[in-house]
Amino acid sequence: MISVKVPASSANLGAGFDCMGVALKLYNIIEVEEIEKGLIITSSPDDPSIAKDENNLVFKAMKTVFDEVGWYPRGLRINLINEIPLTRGLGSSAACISGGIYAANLLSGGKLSEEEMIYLAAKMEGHPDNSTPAMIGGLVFAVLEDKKVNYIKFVVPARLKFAVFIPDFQLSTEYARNILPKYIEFKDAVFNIGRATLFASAITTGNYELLPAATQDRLHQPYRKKLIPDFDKIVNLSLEFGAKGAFLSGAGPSIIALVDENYEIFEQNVKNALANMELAANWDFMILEADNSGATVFSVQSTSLKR
Ligand SMILES: Nc1ncnc2c1ncn2[C@@H]1O[C@H](COP(=O)(O)OP(=O)(O)OP(=O)(O)O)[C@@H](O)[C@H]1O
Ligand SMILES: N[C@@H](CCO)C(=O)O
Repeated sequence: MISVKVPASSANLGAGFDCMGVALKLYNIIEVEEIEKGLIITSSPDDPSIAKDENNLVFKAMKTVFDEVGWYPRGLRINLINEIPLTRGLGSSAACISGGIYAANLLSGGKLSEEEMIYLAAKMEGHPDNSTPAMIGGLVFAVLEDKKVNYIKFVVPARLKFAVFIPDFQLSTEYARNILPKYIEFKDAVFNIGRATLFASAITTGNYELLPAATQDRLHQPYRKKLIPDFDKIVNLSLEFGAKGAFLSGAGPSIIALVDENYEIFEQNVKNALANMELAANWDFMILEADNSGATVFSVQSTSLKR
């Protein structure tokens, strides 16, 4: 049995639509084992959207590796332990894809390089900003090309915290992508290019005072916030209590706020505000650090199957 731990991820980070994302210390565990025959899939907590047959996303990701390397298990047991909430903009699907590819590569003899695994995952997900940090950790600047992903990984210091607001409703990435306009005004494109560039520079040089300006966006949030009734309330209270920017986590509906070292005061203020504004019942709130490792194997038990 091979056990792989894979982190959640938050993509876009404001202006960096489809090209920036960070891994977070919230994990799924994927356990895989070759068996005599068949496909056995279990998951906890279970969810009606998690398929238990060849439509399962982790299995589909694993099969892309088996097809790539030309090796197939006789049978496969997959057990999923899910901490990452589904359909909340925290990279649940990307964790399945990157974790499944990572686990399948281990099971099939490690023939794929990290670069090949990063590309396979981004191609399957359709954009690299969740799957790449899920695979390698850190805060990643990434572009999906024809045959590879061009990326830079930045190791995030522990002083930068990520306040995560998770609502009690789902918003699928597919739907949240379909509502975006096909065309935008030139000035809005220029607006985002500037903020994304400023974000990359501010985060890598530690100039966090620039982050509130650098996390503004005109490409996706103006359209998606209409689907999240409390979006402005959450963003405004975060900024009021000193967050260095607050924005949609990926395609939403979760919201992320960047917090510097005074996070305990921030955390207490936010908890009080959520209660006073009667939002606490509908919004889970936690403060996470960035994960800088990505998908990792944390146990390998020899299989009973003799080849
Ligand atoms: N932990 C999981 N185990 C198995 N399948 C999953 C899991 N998470 C997601 N999936 C599959 O991926 C599909 C899309 O999942 P989900 O809606 O969570 O992803 P998303 O909307 O693309 O991204 P995010 O999770 O970041 O919101 C689900 O319908 C489900 O089939
Ligand atoms: N860049 C993607 C991230 C999805 O998590 C989007 O915003 O649709």
